[in-house]
Order: sequence, then structure tokens, then C-alpha cells
Amino acid sequence: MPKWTLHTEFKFDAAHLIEGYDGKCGRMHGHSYKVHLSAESNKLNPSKYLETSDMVCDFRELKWAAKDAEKGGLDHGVLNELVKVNPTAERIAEYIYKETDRRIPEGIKLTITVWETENSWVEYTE
Ligand SMILES: Nc1nc2c(c(=O)[nH]1)N=C([C@H](O)[C@H](O)COP(=O)(O)OP(=O)(O)OP(=O)(O)O)CN2
Ligand SMILES: [Zn+2]
Repeated sequence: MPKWTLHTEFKFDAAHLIEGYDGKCGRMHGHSYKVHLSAESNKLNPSKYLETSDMVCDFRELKWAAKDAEKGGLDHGVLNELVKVNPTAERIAEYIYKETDRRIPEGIKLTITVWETENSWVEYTE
């Protein structure tokens, strides 16, 4: 069976605090988040910008979170307001997974990796 795996990376800057955290991370502060996203599929699909079935999904659909928070993304946003859960790296990765999954065709296996700092990252998949 054929298999395609897309990989893309992007960055966004955002503020957050971890609610209930006993320490410095409980105060509002910022991170330059890096996100790596992979999308695996056994078939190709049409997309918003291409009618023929020649893409797993459009790279542009995978990178929505890099957009300005005022334009539907997470960049320069306050994550506590945007993601509606306690914005640990784990929850941010889960949020990006769910939001990306609903924008792309069915049958694509996503894996999301979020770096909160250069040395600390989390991977999320379902
Ligand atoms: N499992 C998790 N642990 C922590 C998270 C998280 O999202 N998941 N988040 C934080 C804080 O957001 C904090 O800002 C990051 O902490 P840290 O890795 O310590 O980053 P620093 O840049 O402050 O690193 P130092 O080595 O302390 O300078 C904490 N834990
Ligand atoms: Zn933090």
C-alpha cells in the first residue's frame, strides 16, 4: 500500500501561565513555541485550493496555528484565552492536533510535536 508522510514546521510566540502551578510558571510569561507536524496517509486528496486528488492535505491547512491570534492562529496570543484549557505544552499539542484534524480530510494520521523551550518538547498523537 502506498504511504505519504508530510512534515512541516512552524513557530509562534505566545504568552501563558499554568493555572494552579506553584512556582514561576504560574505567572504570566512568554515562549517562542516551535511545532513539528507530520501527516501520514495511504491516499491523496483534493484540497481547498486544488480540485484534483494530488495532496495528502495542503501544507497551508497544517500551518493555521502560525497565523496571528487575531486571524485565527496562536501567534502573539494569550494561550489561556485561546485554548480554553490549562495551557501546558501537553494541552497545547492536543489542541493543535484537534484543531488541525477537523480542517483536513479524513483518514490522515497526525503527530504533533511542540517545543516550549529549546530543550523541552512533547509529542502528541491519537
Ligand atoms: N510537563 C510540563 N512541564 C512544564 C511545563 C509544561 O508545559 N509541561 N511548562 C512549564 C513552564 O511553562 C515553564 O515556562 C517552562 O519551564 P522550563 O522548562 O523550566 O523553562 P525555562 O526556560 O524556565 O528553563 P530553566 O532551565 O528553568 O531556565 C514548566 N514545566
Ligand atoms: Zn511557560
